Amino acid sequence: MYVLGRDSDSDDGSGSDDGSGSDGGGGSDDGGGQPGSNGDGDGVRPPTVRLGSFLARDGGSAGAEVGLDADGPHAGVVFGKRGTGKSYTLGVLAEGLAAARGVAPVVVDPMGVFDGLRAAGGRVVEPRVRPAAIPPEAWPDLLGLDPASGPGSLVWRAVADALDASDTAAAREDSERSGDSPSIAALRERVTDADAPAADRRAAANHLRLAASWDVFDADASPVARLAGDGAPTVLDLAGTPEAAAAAVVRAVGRGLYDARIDGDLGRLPWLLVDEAHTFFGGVADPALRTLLTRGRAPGVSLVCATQRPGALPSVAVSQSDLLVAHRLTAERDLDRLAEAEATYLSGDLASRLPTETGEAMVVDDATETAHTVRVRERRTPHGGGSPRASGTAAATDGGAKSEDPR
Ligand SMILES: Nc1ncnc2c1ncn2[C@@H]1O[C@H](COP(=O)(O)OP(=O)(O)OP(=O)(O)O)[C@@H](O)[C@H]1O
Repeated sequence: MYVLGRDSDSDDGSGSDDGSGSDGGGGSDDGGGQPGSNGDGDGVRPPTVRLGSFLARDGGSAGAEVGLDADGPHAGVVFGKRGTGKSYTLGVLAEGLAAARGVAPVVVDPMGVFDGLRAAGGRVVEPRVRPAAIPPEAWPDLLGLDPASGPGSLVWRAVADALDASDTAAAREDSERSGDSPSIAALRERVTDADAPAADRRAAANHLRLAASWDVFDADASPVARLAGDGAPTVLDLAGTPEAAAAAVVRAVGRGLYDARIDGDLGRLPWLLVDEAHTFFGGVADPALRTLLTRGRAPGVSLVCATQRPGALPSVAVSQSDLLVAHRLTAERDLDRLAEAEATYLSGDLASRLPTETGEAMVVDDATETAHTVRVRERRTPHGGGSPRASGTAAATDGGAKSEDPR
């Protein structure tokens, strides 16, 4: 097996381009059953996620198997137009990571398409995070308030004061309460009792009431590290969750996984897989995602961002990624973002090199500084995505009246 993201002097790398005529001989399957995860010469193979197979240059035949290194942390992007297989590919990664030792996939699922991962031992949760996970200065933006406005600054101050108070309480009791978080109700009380104009207090309280209605904040929520504690895939079901609330969850989870690794509270290497990632950059989740992109690998946190709008991602998402998976793209702005990677490894007209079939992708591997065309393997667990087709409905298959034009 050819292993993306792993230096060619590691055990599995065949080093071939496009896989034609190469089999590499690694043969590992998603890392399942491979003991250990260090690959440092103790005789065990490092965990590998099977991604698919090379698409040979003749366009039809399948080449050697291709995997992704799961022994070390990575940053990756998965690009593609709607319906080209991005979520499916993310699911393939999650399945593989679920079977690999020493890692834990956490999937951000804004469209509710990953619940099939239950069949891989996964759990689907409606995430709850502590209000304290969002720093005071981010609250006005989270609530749609101008930080310079009366209500915006009031909320900012209320959160800062509440965090100070809980820090003081924790210090006084010298207990394990440093994770204490104010509840949204407590924050509302603070703004209601504040020494501020009545209109500002009312507006701030109303916005906090709205945040409470999102049902994502809970002062007693479990520490984020628990999501990745046992290695089973965790799917954060954000379908139907308002964008701001989903962003708060992504910020809290992204930062929480990072901090847990820094603090030594998480033994496994977490992988945060973010679908529809363009919706999380530029807002409340942005700083946490950028931290993972630029500094996540040092403590061992991986981030993979999938999007149909690469042009809406910041350049740093591409420049910091060591793995780029590109399904079909056509919009110029999106191809431009891809061209930032092209400068290093690819030559010629990028658009013409992108595969056209669903499930096929061009993969740019930073570790070996090569680009390959790959057919992503089929999922073992059900995939919930795909555009609904009228022809696939019961009404179309039961010989119903609409099979012919009645006129
Ligand atoms: N590697 C693959 N092997 C087999 N079928 C695939 C593969 N990739 C995608 N498909 C099929 O294509 C459909 C669309 O894929 P997917 O839902 O991943 O698209 P998407 O790019 O995420 O689209 P959207 O942007 O609408 O979410 C899937 O439901 C599946 O049937």
